[in-house]
Amino acid sequence: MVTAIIGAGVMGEAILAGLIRAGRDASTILVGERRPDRGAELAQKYGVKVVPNVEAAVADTVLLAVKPQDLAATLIDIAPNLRAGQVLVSVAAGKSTAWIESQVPAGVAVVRAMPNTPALVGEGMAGLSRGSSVTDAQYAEAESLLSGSGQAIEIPEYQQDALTAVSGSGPAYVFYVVEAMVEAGVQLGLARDVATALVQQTLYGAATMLRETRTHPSVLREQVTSPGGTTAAALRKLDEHGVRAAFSSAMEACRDRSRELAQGS
Ligand SMILES: NC(=O)C1=CN([C@@H]2O[C@H](COP(=O)(O)OP(=O)(O)OC[C@H]3O[C@@H](n4cnc5c(N)ncnc54)[C@H](OP(=O)(O)O)[C@@H]3O)[C@@H](O)[C@H]2O)C=CC1
Ligand SMILES: O=C(O)[C@@H]1CCC=N1
Repeated sequence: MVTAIIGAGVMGEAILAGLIRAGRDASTILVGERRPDRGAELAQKYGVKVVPNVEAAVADTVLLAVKPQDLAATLIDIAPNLRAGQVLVSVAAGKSTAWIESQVPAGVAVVRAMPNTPALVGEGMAGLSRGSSVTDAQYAEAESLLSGSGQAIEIPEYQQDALTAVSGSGPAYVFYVVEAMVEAGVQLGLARDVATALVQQTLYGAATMLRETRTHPSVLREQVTSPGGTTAAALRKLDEHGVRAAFSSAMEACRDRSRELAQGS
């Protein structure tokens, strides 16, 4: 089975790295990338073959990791080489399986996926949705592209925009919070490298507690919050600044942008 990845930017590389980490033979992976320097970099780093998109399109499974705005042109480019029964996985935000199916030959099995960048370190989270003609075996093939780099779940396609707002874009919110905490630590007088190390390990420890204790986050938060203590003083300020409301509004904007991308650019 040959897999092609078309568009080897941040997400394309994350999925490629996951496949290699999961034990896929590099000789079974083709990369279609329009920037020759980037293609050469990945060929050297992972031992994969870099080919034009039209050649990549004949692989058994084709993963499209170009920007949503580049998807229409890419599909026009590869459609003549696609055939019924092939599996076509798109990770483009917003783009529906129905629209992709309308751009490719009938019978191509289209799967829409929304991964995230922690796939690069084997800790990704991806949501997948089947198009109109995807068998269980074809779905399993699509899932195997993402499960090598973390977890993958199947969700109804109408929930893809919400999933994008939670896990697709989610890592960016976490990194934003990390930046804010490091800056605040520096303002409080800590050296930047010390503040960074403190925040990184605190984040890692808190994420590990969430995963391993399976306890509700509000309970874990209360365990930190001594009555009349330091944490209570900090959390009161977060509430005063409307941080919860800001997350709600930010994630609604993310969902809405995903819906907009479905329509065009
Ligand atoms: N980054 C993320 O966290 C996530 C991204 N996604 C989705 O993944 C997709 C890619 O995003 P991301 O990796 O961030 O974007 P990047 O811009 O990093 O990667 C896209 C890559 O595709 C290349 N490309 C564009 N058109 C073609 C083409 N016709 N043939 C070959 N290569 C092409 C681009 O080249 P060039 O630089 O010349 O444009 C670029 O290298 C998007 O659709 C996005 O919605 C999904 C989940 C998470
Ligand atoms: O920002 C974006 O549009 C992409 C999709 C999800 C994460 N990054």
